[in-house]
Amino acid sequence: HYGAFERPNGRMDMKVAENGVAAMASCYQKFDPAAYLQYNYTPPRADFERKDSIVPWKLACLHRAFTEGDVSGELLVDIGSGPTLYQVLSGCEVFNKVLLTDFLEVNRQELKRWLQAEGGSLDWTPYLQHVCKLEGRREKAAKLRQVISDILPIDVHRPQPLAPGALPSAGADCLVSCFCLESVSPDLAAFTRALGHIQKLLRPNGHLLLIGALGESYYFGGPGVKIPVVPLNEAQVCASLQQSGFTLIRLEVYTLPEDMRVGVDDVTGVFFVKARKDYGLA
Ligand SMILES: Nc1ncnc2c1ncn2[C@@H]1O[C@@H](CSCCNC[C@@H]2Cc3ccc([N+](=O)[O-])cc3CN2)[C@@H](O)[C@H]1O
Repeated sequence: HYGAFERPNGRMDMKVAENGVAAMASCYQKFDPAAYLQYNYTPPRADFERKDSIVPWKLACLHRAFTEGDVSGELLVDIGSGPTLYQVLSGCEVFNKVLLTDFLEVNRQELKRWLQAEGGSLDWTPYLQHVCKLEGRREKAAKLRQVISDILPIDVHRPQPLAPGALPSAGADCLVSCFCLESVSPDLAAFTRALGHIQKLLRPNGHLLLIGALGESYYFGGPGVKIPVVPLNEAQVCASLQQSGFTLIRLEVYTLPEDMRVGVDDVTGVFFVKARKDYGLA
């Protein structure tokens, strides 16, 4: 009789899972933040003059989610920030403290350079101006630099993705995560496990704002740096959220027009999820 983890296939499953995650980590050693920003955060995907451009759609989803009255608290944590800041442009007006996180030092450095007003690979001004217009504000950079209190290493495949003590014992009041989980998980099971790991970073009844790719099987993280992605559909996203202790509040989907398919990935759509950590469940 084997115990729970002595079964050969049980050990085999865990071994395969670890190998898949390790293989993914080695892909990321070649990630090139500047190239990645060029591929995804410049026109046409980031064209503020176009109603159907992807970035304005994402910013509108985040603006609505942060300002419709149910999201509040002290601490907002961005999971897998990459080299981008757009995820927290609306949230920085709602929370006193924002933590950015990423797996790679090169991305954390890219974010630090912007925070210390040392420039960076991309000019975020059009993004700040766009969100200021949505909010009827005139200024955002100073607020952003004031509330972003740290940029921490993270690994969503660990049961404890952040270093001990990184969060208050009650957890974060809100999590945001954009295009991270599906592009760091070798398969759907790993994606669901990672969702479960970040769910534990959240206080009960806290919110998760999750943006991700639908139907994506790879993307380029730099010239010739092809990174595998677990292709997801809406039903899988909803099932994974439910399995990892979230209650879905809203799901919105954007389908890429032809001219947004620029060869840097095979994304067919983008999902936006607003969810809540299940009421009082363990
Ligand atoms: N184990 C880990 N834990 C946490 N973060 C990790 C881990 N491993 C890597 N990371 C970290 O996660 C990564 C986040 S960037 C992942 C890129 N996601 C796919 C890309 C993005 C994108 C953007 C925009 C649009 N669009 O249509 O507009 C489409 C797409 C689809 N392609 C990267 O920062 C890495 O450093």
